[in-house]
Amino acid sequence: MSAKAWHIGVIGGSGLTEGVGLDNAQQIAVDSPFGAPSGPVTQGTINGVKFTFLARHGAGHVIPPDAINYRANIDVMKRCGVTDLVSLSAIGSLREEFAPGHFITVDQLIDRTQGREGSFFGTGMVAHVSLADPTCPRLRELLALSAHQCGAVVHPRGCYIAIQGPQFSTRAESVMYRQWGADVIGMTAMPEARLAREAELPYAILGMVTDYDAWREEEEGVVASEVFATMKANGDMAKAALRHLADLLPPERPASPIDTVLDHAFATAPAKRDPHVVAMLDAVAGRALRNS
Ligand SMILES: CSC[C@H]1O[C@H](OP(=O)(O)O)[C@H](O)[C@@H]1O
Ligand SMILES: Nc1ncnc2[nH]cnc12
Repeated sequence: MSAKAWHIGVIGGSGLTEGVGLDNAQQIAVDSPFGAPSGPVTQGTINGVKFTFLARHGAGHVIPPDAINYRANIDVMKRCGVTDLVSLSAIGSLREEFAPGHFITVDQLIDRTQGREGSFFGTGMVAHVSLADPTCPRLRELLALSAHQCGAVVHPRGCYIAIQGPQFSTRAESVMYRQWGADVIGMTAMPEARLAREAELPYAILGMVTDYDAWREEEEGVVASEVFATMKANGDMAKAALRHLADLLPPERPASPIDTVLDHAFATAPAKRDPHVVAMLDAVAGRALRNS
């Protein structure tokens, strides 16, 4: 496959609903067959690199984690021509060494969410992609380097457990998640990461530690207003890391194995595919469907 230009999608989480400061920014409403995304996207450039931004919880943070239309959000990113997707997320820490104010580029995920639409595929068009490594190492390393060079304390790896929310965890859950091997906790990376993989989008999470969750007995539980205050204090660093990412990208984007994961994923025989389902997959899977 020949190299193409980078187009970085950014899904901004808590405390980052107002964008990341793109040059020549333009707001565009993009429709999706999967329903309404969290809002219009903002497109612009940084250092000549194209960026598309979407506020995960909508303008003014009106959509809770369990009501986000993750499918529409990822579909819209794909429809815009995004090649690589960055999630900016507020996260709780399950480890002493990941202190509030620190950043982490997550590599692994555990899914404890329930009842969220977790796949673009289904009856009439079945597909199975590997999620063994749910985040993209190349994008993760670039993001970690970028945040580090901007002066952030960055942990290059960690396992994120996605809980259903909207309540924060009990102390017993928090202790159990530590025993499971989770390092940080949030409410949104799943099914976002699953869907990004199905859409052949390399995905990486730049998490900003906002609190110590509930496992430390000497501390009060999590207070949302404190999470937002920490985010406010660190939001500029996240934006700086994104801007600097544009400087670190090589001029051409080498192909990633994630660009073509659907080539080996389809289970349904071509003659048995439901044309209505296939039509909805035009952006997410059009490339692979045309070749299969
Ligand atoms: C305001 S704290 C809880 C909220 O923050 C995180 O959101 P995001 O991942 O979009 O930054 C967490 O997942 C919860 O949705
Ligand atoms: N402790 C926590 N649990 C879940 N989501 C979070 N987002 C920020 N802090 C969090």
